[in-house]
Amino acid sequence: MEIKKDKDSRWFDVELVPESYIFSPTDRPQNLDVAICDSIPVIDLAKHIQPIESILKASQEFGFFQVINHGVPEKIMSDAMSVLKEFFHMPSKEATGYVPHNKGWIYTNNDCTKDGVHIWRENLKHLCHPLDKCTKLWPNKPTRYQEVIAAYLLEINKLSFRILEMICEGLGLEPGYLSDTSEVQILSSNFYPSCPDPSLTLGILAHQDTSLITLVYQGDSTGLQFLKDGQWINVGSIPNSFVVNIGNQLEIVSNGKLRSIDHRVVTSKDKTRISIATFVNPSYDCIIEPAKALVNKNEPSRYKASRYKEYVDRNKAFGDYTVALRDVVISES
Ligand SMILES: O=C(O)CCC(=O)C(=O)O
Ligand SMILES: [Fe+2]
Repeated sequence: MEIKKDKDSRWFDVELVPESYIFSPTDRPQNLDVAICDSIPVIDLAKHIQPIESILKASQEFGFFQVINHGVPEKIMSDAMSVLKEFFHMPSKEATGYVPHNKGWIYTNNDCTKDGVHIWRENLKHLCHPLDKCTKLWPNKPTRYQEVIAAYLLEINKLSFRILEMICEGLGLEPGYLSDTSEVQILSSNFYPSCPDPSLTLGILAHQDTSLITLVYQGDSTGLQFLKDGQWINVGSIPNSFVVNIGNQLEIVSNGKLRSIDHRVVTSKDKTRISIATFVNPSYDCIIEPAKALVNKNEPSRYKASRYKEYVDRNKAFGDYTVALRDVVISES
């Protein structure tokens, strides 16, 4: 992996990820009857004898897993959840500091329809890197927002570093190989109101993440589903856990050993959902390609090298993360 960093300008080049997701016939809410079991590997980071093997296996088979006993204090998690709940319940978020051209943060209340399906979600997105420069750009209402979310992100940084190091070791890559490329975090928090007719809506359409990995804290809410063998599988809710999923960039670096999987959010008639997703992304100048150590005569490179910025730009052009991944695929097997 070649890494080109421009220490001074890198952060300011980062733009917010656009709202764009694939929508195919299988995503239609009326196909909800295919979503059946609640099964996702749960990995105990404190007690598990071999967390590295479990993480690798889960990332290969599912592209998704949950971690418990991960070391992030419960209070920091619950404070983050409650400050976001407060944010989403404020009558006018725009009045709290939204400036359209300020790249600090963006709040959207998706009231759009795509292929006849309503998107049923409010979203708050902002940059988190470097943390000390970003914090003051975030919403300042509720007044404790910046302090609480900065504390949360410090913990998420530690946890994502730890998980990436375990993945590195599991893949046989040198320590730090992935953390070198994972310095840019974007926080994307979602509120999905209850919906009078869930058959007409989705919270988020089926998509894959362009990140290396994504860490989601979903409190006690449900609604997140991932695709496995043609079926939508519910991600159950486990108290104080994080849902971790493999993004496109890690699929590429691992030369396809780890999988980036389609996922979506369904809505509920009587339940709301709040989720806090942190995308751990490469910097825009980073060139992402299969790790040399994982490419050989028997296992040739399956993806073309691509600068992360170009990858994201292609995504903008296609309006679709999955197409962007296909664009760099050399071979499917
Ligand atoms: O957990 C959620 O609500 C959806 C998170 C997600 O898939 C995303 O933000 O990309
Ligand atoms: Fe996602």
